[in-house]
Amino acid sequence: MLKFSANLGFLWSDLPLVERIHAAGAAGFDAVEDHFPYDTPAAETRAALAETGLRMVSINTRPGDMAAGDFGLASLPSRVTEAQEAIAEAIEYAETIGANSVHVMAGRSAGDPAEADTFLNNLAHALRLAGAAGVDILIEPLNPRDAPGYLLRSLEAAAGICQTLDNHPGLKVMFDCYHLQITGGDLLTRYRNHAGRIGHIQFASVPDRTEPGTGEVNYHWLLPALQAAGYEGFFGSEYRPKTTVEQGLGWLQSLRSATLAGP
Ligand SMILES: O=C(O)C(=O)[C@@H](O)CO
Ligand SMILES: [Mg+2]
Repeated sequence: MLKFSANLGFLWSDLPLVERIHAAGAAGFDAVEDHFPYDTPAAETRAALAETGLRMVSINTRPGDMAAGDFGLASLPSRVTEAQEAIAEAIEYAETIGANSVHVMAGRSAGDPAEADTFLNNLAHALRLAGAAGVDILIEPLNPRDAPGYLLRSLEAAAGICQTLDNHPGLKVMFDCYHLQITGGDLLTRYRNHAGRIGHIQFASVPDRTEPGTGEVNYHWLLPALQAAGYEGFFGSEYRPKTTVEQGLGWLQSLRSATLAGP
């Protein structure tokens, strides 16, 4: 059986976080994940998770000022203090709610050659804090159509960062099938090439980023194949519903029991 996490950054995004967690529980999800939970006190999030029995798989560091174009801070040489505050805040929040991991958002490149080292230094700093808190650090390559200018654009670059940081066991890559299909595809083989580094898998239809079941990726085949290749975690449903979440949730039961042998 496949296990699914509801991405509360996109699902029920009109509701407060506590209500989103309860909605995910009522809809039959196995876990949740969120982008930016910080408007909700961690104690309230923890209580909602306990009430529903759901686990929070991951949260992101604050992205900075998105209205001004920020999408993460960790590679920006002029904003190291702000980036490290965001990292400390995310790790403390994750520890309080028992989340598995924190996605440290790299940010958009302005072409400054110091960005790569800034990202590495901030990740090393995050790994020191996260180790003490029992939380993993995730990095996520994003496609340039959705996230123009984002520093981390490829799975292979993310794997290179892991190598540079001595394959630290607390540093993992977010394998978002949506972004990785747009930037090269060949999803199963690329998963296998980097299997030991993958901390979490997300998915959505491509190219629309809506419910699975349409589009160019056959998740009824791919998700069981990823599981057969060794992935044991939750599959994060990070898509924008076509109408309401509930109307589009037919995929949950059918994908949960998908097997490599087909229906
Ligand atoms: O956009 C995505 O994909 C995400 O997973 C967010 O966490 C932003 O990086
Ligand atoms: Mg993603």
